[in-house]
Amino acid sequence: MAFVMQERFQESAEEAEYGARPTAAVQIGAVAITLKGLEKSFGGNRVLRGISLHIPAGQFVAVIGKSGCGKSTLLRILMGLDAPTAGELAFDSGSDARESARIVFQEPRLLPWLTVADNVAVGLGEGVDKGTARSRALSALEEVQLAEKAGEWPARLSGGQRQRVALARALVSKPGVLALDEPLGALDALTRISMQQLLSRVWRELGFTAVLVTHDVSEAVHLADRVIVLDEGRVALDLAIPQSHPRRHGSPELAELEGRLLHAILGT
Ligand SMILES: Nc1ncnc2c1ncn2[C@@H]1O[C@H](COP(=O)(O)OP(=O)(O)OP(=O)(O)O)[C@@H](O)[C@H]1O
Repeated sequence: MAFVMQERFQESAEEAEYGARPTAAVQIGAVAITLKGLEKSFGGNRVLRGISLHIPAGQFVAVIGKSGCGKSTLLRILMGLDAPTAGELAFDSGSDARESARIVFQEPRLLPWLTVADNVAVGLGEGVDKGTARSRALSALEEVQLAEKAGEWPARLSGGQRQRVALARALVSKPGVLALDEPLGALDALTRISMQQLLSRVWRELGFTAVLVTHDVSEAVHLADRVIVLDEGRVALDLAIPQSHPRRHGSPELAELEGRLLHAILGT
């Protein structure tokens, strides 16, 4: 218990600095995404019913909505993990742009037999020489403030640290699009807030296009430029969040936007 507490404190102290960290080495070409009349059915179940959206390069979009409304299905289609039944999906600079998309899931999915640095290097794929892979992995770990754990085994990390490794693995290839499927969903409330700060800083520094699926409306308004509410496979609300970054948790403006989004989801 004492160990866990100490680790938490250490993490909170580090994470309190996230907003103030200098820019890291990686620079990324963000990618715009256009969806036109996107449909997806599983048998007779029409999950997405004509989604049309333009996501400009570098925008941070959050997708929220009731369980089962099609959020993960939309993300899977964006990532090319699933095919739409109808409609169009285009990335602004062609197929290379699509290949530069990466995804972070709720579970970090680290390989237990590889060190932290080697897990991050997995994100580079084949054909990168060992020295380059190592230095790029270290630079991505610096970006998530975990360079000192480079030689550690995943089993010896906290949940928040593992998720930071998963983020570094996604960032190491300099993605133009980063898709995030409930990436903070399994973390405790304090670690979650710290990770939101980290995610916000990394996005501001690296400039990729971010698409975040989350159940947490407060997380959506804290991080995103724009929040899309899905309802029964359609866009029920497309709300701009104009506040500048970094944002303060609990500000009245964000609370008001959060209320509007909750109303759109729950109809109350
Ligand atoms: N591979 C699949 N085969 C059949 N049905 C599927 C498949 N994937 C998703 N579905 C169905 O599509 C609908 C939307 O699922 P999806 O996972 O996209 O929802 P979600 O909004 O992400 O839900 P949650 O918030 O609970 O994660 C659900 O009814 C689900 O059962």
